Amino acid sequence: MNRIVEVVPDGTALWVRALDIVLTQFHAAIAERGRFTLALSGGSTPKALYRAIATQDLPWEKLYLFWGDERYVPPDHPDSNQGMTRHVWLDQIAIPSRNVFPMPTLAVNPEGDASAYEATLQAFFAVAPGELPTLDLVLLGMGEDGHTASLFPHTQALEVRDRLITVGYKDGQPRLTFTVPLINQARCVLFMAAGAGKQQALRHVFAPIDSETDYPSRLIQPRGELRWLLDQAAAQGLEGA
Ligand SMILES: O=C1O[C@H](COP(=O)(O)O)[C@@H](O)[C@H](O)[C@H]1O
Repeated sequence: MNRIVEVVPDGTALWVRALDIVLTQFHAAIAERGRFTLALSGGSTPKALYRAIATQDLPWEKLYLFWGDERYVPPDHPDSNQGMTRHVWLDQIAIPSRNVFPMPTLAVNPEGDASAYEATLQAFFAVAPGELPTLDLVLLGMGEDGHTASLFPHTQALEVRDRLITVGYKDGQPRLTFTVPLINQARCVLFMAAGAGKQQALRHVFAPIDSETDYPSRLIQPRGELRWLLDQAAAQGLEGA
């Protein structure tokens, strides 16, 4: 695994650099494969990046969007990762609706919806059950507890190796999430983390030896490139950062 860590001064520099990385990957993927497959993170950190991508003049029909995790709420709920993305990015651009693959969260059956989204990925990437699709870029964030996507500390979702999508639980509430093997199959994984609140978890995630069940972001070791983009506040006290 090839880990690249970049530390930038602040939140603005974070989205500026992230935009640069995403655009580089976008153009490289289109040049090599004719399309760009991107999995999105939610939460607060990527919002400014999504706003910035929306201002770009890009061949949107070549972009295929997935979500790495989703809260189990309708898209118009304030907690919805899809809703946030549509509001700041997708509603501003002319992307064909067939290119956008939100996680289904309208039924009352998270397990069934996880299977349905897995089938969506298998069909899109034309992979058989048991095979792993390769996304060009998976964007991830990290919570203050070290979780990433909806892979929370000490939950069963961390152990799932035979599925693409599973149900992760936060405080007893279900969410849909990419599994560790699916994330690790990506050509590139980009973590963005900002703010002093992330310092402690980052020290554990970057330590040579530590617990993956305490700090699930440690499980992310893609076969492709692993990038961490941190602001100064998050990186404070990190060995070598
Ligand atoms: O709950 C979530 O949290 C993480 C981190 O979010 P942030 O607000 O600290 O940026 C996020 O990556 C994940 O997609 C989201 O569902």
